[in-house]
Amino acid sequence: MNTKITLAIQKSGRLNQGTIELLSRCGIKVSNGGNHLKALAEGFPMEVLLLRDDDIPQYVADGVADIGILGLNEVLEKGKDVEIVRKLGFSRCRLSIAVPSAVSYTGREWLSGKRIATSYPEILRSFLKENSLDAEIHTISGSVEITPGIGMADAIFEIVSSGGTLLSNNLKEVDVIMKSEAVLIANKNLNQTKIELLKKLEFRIEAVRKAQRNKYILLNAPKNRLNEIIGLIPGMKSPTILPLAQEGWFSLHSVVNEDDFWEVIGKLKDAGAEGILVVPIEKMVI
Ligand SMILES: Nc1ncnc2c1ncn2[C@@H]1O[C@H](COP(=O)(O)OP(=O)(O)OP(=O)(O)O)[C@@H](O)[C@H]1O
Ligand SMILES: O=P(O)(O)OC[C@H]1O[C@H](OP(=O)(O)OP(=O)(O)O)[C@H](O)[C@@H]1O
Ligand SMILES: [Mg+2]
Repeated sequence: MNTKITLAIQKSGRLNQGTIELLSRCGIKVSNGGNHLKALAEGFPMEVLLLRDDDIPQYVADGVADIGILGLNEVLEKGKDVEIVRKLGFSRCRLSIAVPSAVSYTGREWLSGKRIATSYPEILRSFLKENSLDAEIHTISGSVEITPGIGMADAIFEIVSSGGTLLSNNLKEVDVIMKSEAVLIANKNLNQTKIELLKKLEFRIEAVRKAQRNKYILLNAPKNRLNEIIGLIPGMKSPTILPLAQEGWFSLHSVVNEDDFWEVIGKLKDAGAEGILVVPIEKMVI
C-alpha cells in the first residue's frame, strides 16, 4: 500500500519559513507550490496542504489533514479536538495584556469593566473567567495595537515578541498570559499506518531538535587536569579522549548543551583547557 501522511502548514506568514526549514532539516523537501494549495514532499511519504493557519485546527480535527504545524496560541484559540504532539521551538512569542504607557496598571483587577481589544477572544475569555474579571472583549483580526490610541479600547491582548510594535504604539506589556511556539498537532483517530509515519517524523524532528540544543566541543587539556575537565563536559556517554603528539596533552571531544554553554566555556578555561572549538551538530540520535 502506498500510504502518505497529510501535513497542513501555513501557506505564507510568520510560520511558513520556520516550518519549511524544520522539514528540510528532517530531510523533507517541500516546494512551496506557487499558487497551489497542495504540494508533494520529497524524502518522506507525505502530502502537504498549504493553508491559513487559522484553518489548520479544523482540517486536522476533521481528518482532512492528519497532522499540522501552527502556533500553540492558534490551537488553543480554536479549541478543536486535536492532539498536541510536541513543541517545535520556533515562532516563539507570548500573549500579553498591554496598556497605554501612561496608565498605572495596579494589577489584574484594573481590567474590570475595561474594553480589551484582541484577535484571541477565546483565550482572553478563559483568562478573564479564571480570574473572575468582567471586561468587554472587542474582537478584531489585525492591527490590534492601534486600538487604544484611537480610543477604541483601554487595553489589548496580543502577541508580543520583541515588544517593538507595543513600543511604537505607546503601549507597555503588563501581564504575560501565555507563552507560545510552533507545535505539531495530530488528528486523534489516525490509523496504524499513519501512526507509524507520525512516529518516523517525530523521530527525525527529535534528532534535529536535540542537535539544535547541543554543540560539539573539541579542546586540548593538560593531563594533570583531565579529570576535572571531563567532569565539566560529560557528553552523551563520556567524552572521547585522544593523546596529542605533544607529551602530557590530550584532545577531548564532547557535547555541550546550549543553555549551559557560556558558563561551561568559562569553567573549562579556568580548568586549563586550550584551543576550544565549538561546532554545530547536524543531527543527534542518542
Ligand atoms: N512577532 C512574532 N514573533 C514570533 N512569532 C509570532 C509573531 N507574530 C506571530 N507569531 C506566531 O506566528 C503565527 C502566525 O502569525 P502570522 O502573523 O503569520 O498569522 P496570520 O496573519 O494569522 O497568518 P494567516 O494568513 O496564515 O492566517 C502566530 O499565530 C504566532 O504563533
Ligand atoms: O513584539 P513584536 O516583535 O513587535 O511582534 C509582535 C507583532 O507581530 C505580529 O504581527 P506581524 O508583524 O506578524 O503583523 P500582522 O500580524 O499585523 O500582519 C503580532 O500580531 C504583533 O503585532
Ligand atoms: Mg491567521
